[in-house]
Amino acid sequence: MASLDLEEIRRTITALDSDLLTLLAKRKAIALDVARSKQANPRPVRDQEREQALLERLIIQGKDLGLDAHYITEIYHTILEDSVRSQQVYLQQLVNPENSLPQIKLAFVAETESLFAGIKYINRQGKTLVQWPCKHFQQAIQEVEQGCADTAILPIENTSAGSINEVYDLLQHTRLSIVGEIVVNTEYALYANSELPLTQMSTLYCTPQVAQQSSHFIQQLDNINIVYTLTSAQAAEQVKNDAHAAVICNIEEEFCAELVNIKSHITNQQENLSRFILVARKAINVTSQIPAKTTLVLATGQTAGALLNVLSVFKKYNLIMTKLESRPIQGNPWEEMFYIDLAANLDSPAMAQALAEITPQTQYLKVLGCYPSNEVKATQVPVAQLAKIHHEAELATPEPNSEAHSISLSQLNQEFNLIACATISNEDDFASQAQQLKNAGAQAILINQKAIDSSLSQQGLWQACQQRARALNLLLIIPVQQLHALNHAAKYADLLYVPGDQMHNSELLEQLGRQHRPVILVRAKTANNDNWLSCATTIMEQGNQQVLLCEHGQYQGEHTQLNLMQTCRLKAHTSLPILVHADGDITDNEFLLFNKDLYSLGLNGSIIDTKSNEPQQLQRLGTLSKQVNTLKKHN
Ligand SMILES: O=C(O)C(=O)C[C@]1(C(=O)O)C=C[C@@H](O)C=C1
Repeated sequence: MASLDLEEIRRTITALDSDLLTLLAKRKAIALDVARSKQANPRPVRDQEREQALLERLIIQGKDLGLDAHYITEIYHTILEDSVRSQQVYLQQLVNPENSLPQIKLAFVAETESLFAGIKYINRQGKTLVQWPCKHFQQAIQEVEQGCADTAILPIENTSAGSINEVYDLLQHTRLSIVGEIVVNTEYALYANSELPLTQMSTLYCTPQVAQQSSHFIQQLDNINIVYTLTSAQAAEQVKNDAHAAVICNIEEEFCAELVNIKSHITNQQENLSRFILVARKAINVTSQIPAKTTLVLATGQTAGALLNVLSVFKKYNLIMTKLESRPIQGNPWEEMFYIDLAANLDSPAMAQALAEITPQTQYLKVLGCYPSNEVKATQVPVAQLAKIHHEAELATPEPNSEAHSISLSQLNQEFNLIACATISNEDDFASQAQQLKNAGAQAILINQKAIDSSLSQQGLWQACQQRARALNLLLIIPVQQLHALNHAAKYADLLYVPGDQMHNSELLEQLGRQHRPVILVRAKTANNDNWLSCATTIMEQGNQQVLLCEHGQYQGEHTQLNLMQTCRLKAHTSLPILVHADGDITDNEFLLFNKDLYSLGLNGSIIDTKSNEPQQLQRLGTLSKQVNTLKKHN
């Protein structure tokens, strides 16, 4: 038996950790060789096919070593992001040799969020930061314009507070160019000098920016005197001398360590993201090997369709607009200046052509800058591919007497497209529907179970369905309503389906988080995006990262409706796959329109209810399936 001496075990862990670090450093150095090779034979830094293959291989290898797929994926997302960012910095340095100074004097408004974002940005560049605190945004810009500082960092938008208008207005008049961007996730918490029940709190100190991003929490507080301070440090100072006072501030502030945390997670949005831009005197070049953004500011005349004409030029050249903001033109009431971010390099032929075409259509046009995009989107292994890996691992170790395991599932499709819903009460129901649904184009089948025939146990029925589904190369999805049925359902299902009325069942969600099966989590009809995402987090916090969200509509009076805006906002806030399930209330036309809009945003699949086993229903499924596939191909 291995030694149980804690000190000895810890020494082994310490040695292993240091080996891991050595290996990580070696990997990072080799990533720079990759960058050099890509410099010699130019090709994009990012290769997502390579990343997906790498993740799949590691997941398979990890399985043999007893390591969880989610664990491996999380770790490698971090490693790959670092590898991509290091390569980007290296290649950017080559195209901007004049920016080789080892330190950057950074102007920032003396509130902590800008400084924290600035530190992160400069660290990523591998440079040292010299702080240049300023009183306001205009001063930060002036300090750079006059050459006292090299670069200024300015907040431009936040997921709950929206755009920072003052910064947009200043951009109109400055000679500086945007040279970079960074997005940071800021978490705020409530602190006091000692334990303080919320009911005994009388004064709350914080900066106006923090208050704006935590407004939902603050609104719930009764009889509180709110005092705004210029900085969070000043707010914390006040709290030290007042036993009934509290402060809301960024959890990364050093002074938090001396205070008592009263309440965490109090921002309006679960992911409280702020985007900052960096401005400098000289515009930079961006290598074509990395994703770039270009920001324009323009004014069109007040004629019908003027903005639309400009936007249609972007569409013509396939230029993706990531942001559109409008601000009044100073001195010209009710006329607007438009700020547009495009996911494109200023030097690309498409941008050059688009700029040439919009110039005559605008009264004013200025390029504010072209800079590397902050985003390094994590490569996901498609859920169906994970299910395949899982099955193949099962095939390698067959259970005795389990015929299902002798069936190969290697033909499985890589991505979900269409899931059909079969209404069954026995195996024969399933067998006949599964074949027809498969013929109609379904890739997966969701059991909608009526009372089952007494000849079979619940488990027996699921097992039979599993065998039938595998024979047809269909994924099997089993709904889970009750906690006690979960383990059996997980044994036979390829995916588990949590109906909307169970979305808030936290005990069930926690158990699902400990399963190794992908979970389709349906939106409860009364739930908003935040409620829904927090339930998905409950599952993921337990380790299971394979969560798919399924839009099933929301109550609108007595009826259920699909809400396109809500789903679009959700898509912008989560990288989880999103499916849409047509509810009984929703017509096929509504469903198709919804799918059409969402496929362009990257919808991951659709579930269609067949309602019954009638031939005309199956025919309907076939038609819908073809229409959905056509929509998907065209986007
Ligand atoms: O193999 C490459 O092309 C690399 O750039 C290396 C690497 C990695 O770190 O493994 C990093 C980025 C690519 O997207 C794929 C893989």
